Amino acid sequence: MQIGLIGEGAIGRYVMEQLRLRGLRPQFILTRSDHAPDHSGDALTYVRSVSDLPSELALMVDCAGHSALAQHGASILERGTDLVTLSLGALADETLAFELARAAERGSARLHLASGAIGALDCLRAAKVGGLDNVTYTGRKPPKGWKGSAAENVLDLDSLQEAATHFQGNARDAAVRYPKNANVAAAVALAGQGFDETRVELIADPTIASNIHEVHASGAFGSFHFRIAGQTLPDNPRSSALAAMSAVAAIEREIAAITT
Ligand SMILES: NC(=O)C1=CN([C@@H]2O[C@H](COP(=O)(O)OP(=O)(O)OC[C@H]3O[C@@H](n4cnc5c(N)ncnc54)[C@H](O)[C@@H]3O)[C@@H](O)[C@H]2O)C=CC1
Ligand SMILES: O=C([O-])CC(=O)C(=O)O
Repeated sequence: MQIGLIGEGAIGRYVMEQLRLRGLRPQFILTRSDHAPDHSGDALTYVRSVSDLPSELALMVDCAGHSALAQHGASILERGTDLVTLSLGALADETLAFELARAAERGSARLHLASGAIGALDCLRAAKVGGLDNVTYTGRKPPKGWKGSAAENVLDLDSLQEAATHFQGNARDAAVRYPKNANVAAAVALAGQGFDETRVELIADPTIASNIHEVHASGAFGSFHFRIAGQTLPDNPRSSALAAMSAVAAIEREIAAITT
């Protein structure tokens, strides 16, 4: 299968390596126009616009963030190429979500939302059928995991001695204000009660060493609590390794004859 990636940051590099180990090396990387490839001698082709992608490309994988999905998503789908994305928070923008859905319809392609750094989304999706009463998501990261985010407007991350909440609100506001940190909030919202009903709390905690994500949900099905303590990627303390793993799992799912 012809696979292309968008972005070669911490997640993109992890995905590339895992695909190489599986004999599924991506053939193309869509980079920012100001970005010089740093794999000199590498056989990959670097392309700078969707129109440069070969027509036989079957799957693109967005590992680059909200702006990349907004910039390239609709044209990829409209040309008939399926797209896996980790930039779920971008869908909090209703206009973008509508444009992506319309492009997918026009191109007979699909936008697949990778599960990212969280689990239990299957449970939420099923529970939604019977009706959900309450869904809350709490995201807790060490202070360095919030560097470069809106948390810095509220907290002095370098001198934090105890856990401190820097956001409380709904998943839509969280996703818009924290594009690199609240894609999990968006994943929970999209699987369950939606962006406006899902309650979110984001916490910087100097006493932890992993990214801890928790979901509490209740409804006609009963109730559940899910908690994960995710290791971060070595070259980005914001991003959980599981998020990168979930992109590879989504690609494997695209290829498999039988999917779980
Ligand atoms: N769904 C989830 O659970 C998670 C989602 N993410 C999302 O994944 C994104 C990437 O994460 P990392 O790899 O850790 O970040 P990173 O900062 O290490 O890498 C991002 C890469 O994307 C490139 N890029 C940015 N905009 C681009 C564009 N328009 N076109 C092409 N390339 C572009 C950058 O140059 C950089 O190389 C995050 O910004 C976040 O939105 C991250 C963690 C979890
Ligand atoms: O990787 C994580 O732990 C979560 C994250 O950054 C996001 O939700 O965008």
